[in-house]
Amino acid sequence: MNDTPDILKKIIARKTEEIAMARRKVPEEALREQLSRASAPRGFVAALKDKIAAGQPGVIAEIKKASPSKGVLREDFRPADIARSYAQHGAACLSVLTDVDFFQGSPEYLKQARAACELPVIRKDFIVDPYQVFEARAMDADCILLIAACLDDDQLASLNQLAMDLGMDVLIEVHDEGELLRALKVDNPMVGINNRNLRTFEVSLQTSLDMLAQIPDDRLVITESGILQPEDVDLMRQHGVNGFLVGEAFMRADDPGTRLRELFSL
Ligand SMILES: O=P(O)(O)OC[C@@H](O)[C@@H](O)c1c[nH]c2ccccc12
Repeated sequence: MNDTPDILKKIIARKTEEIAMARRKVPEEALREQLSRASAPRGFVAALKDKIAAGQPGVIAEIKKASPSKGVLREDFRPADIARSYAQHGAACLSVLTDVDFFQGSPEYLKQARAACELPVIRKDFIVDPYQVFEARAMDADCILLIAACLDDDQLASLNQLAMDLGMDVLIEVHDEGELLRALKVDNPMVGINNRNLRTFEVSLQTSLDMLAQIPDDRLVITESGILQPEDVDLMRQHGVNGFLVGEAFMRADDPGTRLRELFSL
């Protein structure tokens, strides 16, 4: 935590302000009351496992307008259409960026994408506070992302538990060995290895391969970021990695779902 990368520091500082503002508008008690009106969670881990059990890759297809490292990825940005295209072409799950300031995302995009199809959806954001976990469920998210680099052990365990108590799945994201060992202490079936270094934005698929030996067989491994061509998919599958989180390759394509089918040879 002491050497939190700069962009993460900046994003988390902004999150702290956003959460304070949100709390003033909708106190946590009121937010919790909204949860009874949320739609029942769709099984995120279950959807991935079903695909993989059928011999297919489990693809989490991302809906992301822009990123701090690449700028705007897609001008013609219609989340419901993108969601339908992903669902038609074999995605297991969706990932929707809800961060406004750094990724040009929105909670509205998550709701629109989820309402347009039957797939489970992860809220992709920088979660550091229980308030955001309640928010995620209130916007109908089925899963949340927890980034190990943003959280200490106690936060990781308690936010993970809260999400599970609310019926959601959790993707714990790591980028190095220290974070992986911390993630493995948490009672959670899924771990994501981010191939992108959030400090330098450098991407290396070797990051995933290097950590595999230390992950017990009962964890579902998701390789995240920088999967751009069929060779990248083949490399991961040769090493037994069948879970993928892909954004940029799809966002730059005319039809994101068609690109998904091509990339994964479905
Ligand atoms: O667009 P890419 O390189 O396919 O990567 C997708 C996803 O892994 C990336 O968006 C991501 C991984 N972890 C994150 C944490 C926050 C925001 C974004 C991310």
